[in-house]
Amino acid sequence: MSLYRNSVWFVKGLREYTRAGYESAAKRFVEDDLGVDVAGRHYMITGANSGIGKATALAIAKKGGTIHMVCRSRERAEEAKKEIESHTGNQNILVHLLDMSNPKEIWEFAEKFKSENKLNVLINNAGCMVNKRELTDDGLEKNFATNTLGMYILTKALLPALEKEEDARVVNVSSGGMLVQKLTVSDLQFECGTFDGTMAYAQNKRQQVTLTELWAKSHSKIHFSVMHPGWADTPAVRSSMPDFHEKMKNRLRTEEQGADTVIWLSISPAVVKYPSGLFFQDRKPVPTHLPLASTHSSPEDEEKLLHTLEELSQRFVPVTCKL
Ligand SMILES: NC(=O)c1ccc[n+]([C@@H]2O[C@H](COP(=O)([O-])OP(=O)(O)OC[C@H]3O[C@@H](n4cnc5c(N)ncnc54)[C@H](O)[C@@H]3O)[C@@H](O)[C@H]2O)c1
Repeated sequence: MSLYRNSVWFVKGLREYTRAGYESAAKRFVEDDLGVDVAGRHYMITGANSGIGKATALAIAKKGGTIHMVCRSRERAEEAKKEIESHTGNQNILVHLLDMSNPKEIWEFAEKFKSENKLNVLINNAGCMVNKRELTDDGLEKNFATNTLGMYILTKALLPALEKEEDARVVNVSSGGMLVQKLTVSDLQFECGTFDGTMAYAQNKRQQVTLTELWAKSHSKIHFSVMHPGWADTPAVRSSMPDFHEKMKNRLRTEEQGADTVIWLSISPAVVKYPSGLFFQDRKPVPTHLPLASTHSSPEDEEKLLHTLEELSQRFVPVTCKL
C-alpha cells in the first residue's frame, strides 16, 4: 500500500507540484485577489529568514503589513530583515528569537508577545526534516518537537490574541508529502521500528492537517487553513533532500511560487469565502487523501492526537505562565 501511495503521489507531484504545475495553475488565479492594503495588520511568520517564509514576509511587507519574524538565529534574521526593509521600504519589521523545538521557550515567548502586541494572522511556516533520529535537550524527537509540538504550542498560546481581532487567520504550511501517511498517534516520537526522516516529516505534516481541521471546528472566530507550497527550491530541500534536489532542480518552483498560496491565504479577502479548516494548493482547496489510499483516520484517533499534544505541552508550561 505504501508503494502504491508513494507512486501515485510522485506522479501527481510531477504533474502538479513542479514549476510547470504552478504555471499551469496560475492561469486561473484572479489578479485582484492580492490587491489589498494590509497596513495596520500584524503577521507572525515562523522561519521567516529563508525560503518560503522570507518570500511570504517580503510580499506581505510590500502590502504594508507589520511583520513579526520568528527565527532561531539572530544573525540570519537581522540579515533577512534588512533585505525586506530595503526591498519594501516597510520599517515595521520586527525580529523575535525563538527555537520552535523548545516548548518551554515557546510558551514564554507567546505570553510575552501577547502582552505587548496584537496579532491578526499567524503563519506556521518553520519546519524541518531531520534524517537521523535526534533528540532535543528536553528529550523530544526533533522533527516532532519542531513540526508538531512546537506549532501546536505556539498556535494554542496565541489563539486568545487572535480571537480578539477582526478577520483573524492561521495559515499552516504543511506538505503534499503528508498524503502518503495515515495519522498515527500511538508512536508520535518514532520510537518503534526503523527511523525514516522523510516519513517522520510526512507524518508531522499529516498531523498539521488534522490539527487545522480540529481547530477550525472549535474556534469559529478564526479562519484556519493548511496548505502545500509545491516543490520549491529552498535551503531545506537542498540540505535535507540532496538526491531529490539534484534530480529535480530544473523543475522546482521558485521560493516566490512556493509562497504564493501562503500569501494569498494570509491576506486575500477571497479566502474567507471558503470554510475554515481546508487544505489548499495553488489557491484552491484540494482533497486531503489520495484515492484508494486508506489514509482516513477515526475521530477517536484525531481526538487522541489533540489530547496527547495537550498533555505533553502542559508539562512544559513555565510557572510564570500558569499564574
Ligand atoms: N520547499 C518545498 O518544496 C516544501 C514543500 C513542502 C512543504 N514545505 C514546507 O515549507 C516550510 C518552509 O520551508 P522551506 O522549504 O522554505 O525551507 P527553509 O529551510 O528555507 O525554511 C525553513 C525555516 O524554518 C526554520 N526553522 C527550522 N527549524 C526551526 C526551529 N527549531 N526554530 C525556528 N525556526 C526553525 C528555518 O530556520 C528556516 O527559516 C516548511 O514547513 C516546509 O516543511 C516546503
